[in-house]
Amino acid sequence: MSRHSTASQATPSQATARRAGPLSGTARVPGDKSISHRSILLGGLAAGETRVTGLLEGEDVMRTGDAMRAMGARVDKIGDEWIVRGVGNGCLLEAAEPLDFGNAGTGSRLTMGLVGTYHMKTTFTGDASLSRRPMGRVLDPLRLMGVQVLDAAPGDRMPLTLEGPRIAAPISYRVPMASAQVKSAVLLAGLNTPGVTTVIEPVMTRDHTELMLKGFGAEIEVETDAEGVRHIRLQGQGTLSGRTIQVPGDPSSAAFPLVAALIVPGSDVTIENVLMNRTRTGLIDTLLEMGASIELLDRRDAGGEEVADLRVRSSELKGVTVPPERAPFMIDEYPVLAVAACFAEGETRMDGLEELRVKESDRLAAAARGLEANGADCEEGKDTLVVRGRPGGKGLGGGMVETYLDHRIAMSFLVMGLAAEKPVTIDDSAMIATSFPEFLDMMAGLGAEID
Ligand SMILES: O=C(O)C1=C[C@@H](OP(=O)(O)O)[C@@H](O)[C@H](O)C1
Ligand SMILES: C=C(OP(=O)(O)O)C(=O)O
Repeated sequence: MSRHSTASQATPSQATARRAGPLSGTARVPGDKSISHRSILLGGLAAGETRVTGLLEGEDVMRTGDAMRAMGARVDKIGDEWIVRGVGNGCLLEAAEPLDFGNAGTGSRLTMGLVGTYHMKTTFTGDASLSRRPMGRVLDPLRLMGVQVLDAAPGDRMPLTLEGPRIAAPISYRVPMASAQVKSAVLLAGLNTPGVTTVIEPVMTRDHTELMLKGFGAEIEVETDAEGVRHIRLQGQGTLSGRTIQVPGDPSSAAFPLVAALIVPGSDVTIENVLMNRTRTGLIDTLLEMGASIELLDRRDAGGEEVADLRVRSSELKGVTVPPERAPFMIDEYPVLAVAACFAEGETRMDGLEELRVKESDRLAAAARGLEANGADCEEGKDTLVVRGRPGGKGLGGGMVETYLDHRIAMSFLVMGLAAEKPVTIDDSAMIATSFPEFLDMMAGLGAEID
């Protein structure tokens, strides 16, 4: 793992997707991004060796590896395995240089939690997209634990420096927005804090941090009360021990070949080994409601998480209303769902999308602009998106999409171009490497025409 330049600093490379024949074949998507970041972070902290197979080798995760190495962990690829030799809980070293997280919200926010309660200074930087994203959501609970924030850009943005207290104070923190990153940052901060750190989560979000902390031997318990609110309690300063991790395929990456197979007529594609954790399957649930042909084959356990192979055949989709409470279970999949909705009969309404505005781009605006540029009928509200579809893709395409340094906007609109009447061009495909470096090759292997 070596230091590298950010995809956002590379020369923008346009890409165009166009209609060709049906998509067919079997594919594997890279490892889950959320689990990959956490494998490196917890493996780098735990005592002993963590062996990881299936790690996502996207830029975001490589940045997390660089950060953990800068704080004393060893992170090496040997054959197909990543070997992480951790420092032991409580023993991270002060990084000599700023930690550059590139485009990665998850890597930077979780690392702020992990190091915030250490009595040392750590500086966080990122690319233009990451430097626009709000960090106050993580800094606020860290301040309550005694962490000082030095030199933050206006609005609690990066670049910023954290200085931890001599001894951090445990807190009980109710997460004010549905965010697994905020929940995780507080829990990771609790690892180097005496006593019990509690996170109260009114709306459940992806639970990989809780599951993995348990797997590494942390004392953590989760209780769901009568109102459905989750109370997560972590005993600080315990021992974490290295373990073996198999990272399942990322459902947020599988979303792209999946939607492509649904909207390109005659397609029949199988995507193997996709994570089926119920906090991640909102897109599949929604597409099934729209009439999609998706078979979940060979559901099985893979190292503590359920996986399945998805057989997807092109389908006549119908518009649906996606309820706001589903948003945390498919938060990164709305742009590609909006593309699927363009090919469905009738109207698709998506509610509760406020969090889309603070991703790598304002995804609600970016998706709406891209759809409009390609002849789709859509309406953007404060936290809603309505799309009226055109079965068969008639009149769709022909536009240039601005991607705003956002990998998911880039991949979503390339998928649109595979089924639209006219080709779709994106202004920059470089950011795809942050989460799915194999995307263009994998889609070509299924028969897609993207150049
Ligand atoms: O915890 C995680 O691994 C993630 C949480 C989500 O972000 P938020 O916590 O901001 O919703 C998601 O969008 C991101 O891609 C990964
Ligand atoms: C929101 C995303 O990532 P992050 O917050 O880690 O940048 C994403 O991958 O869609």
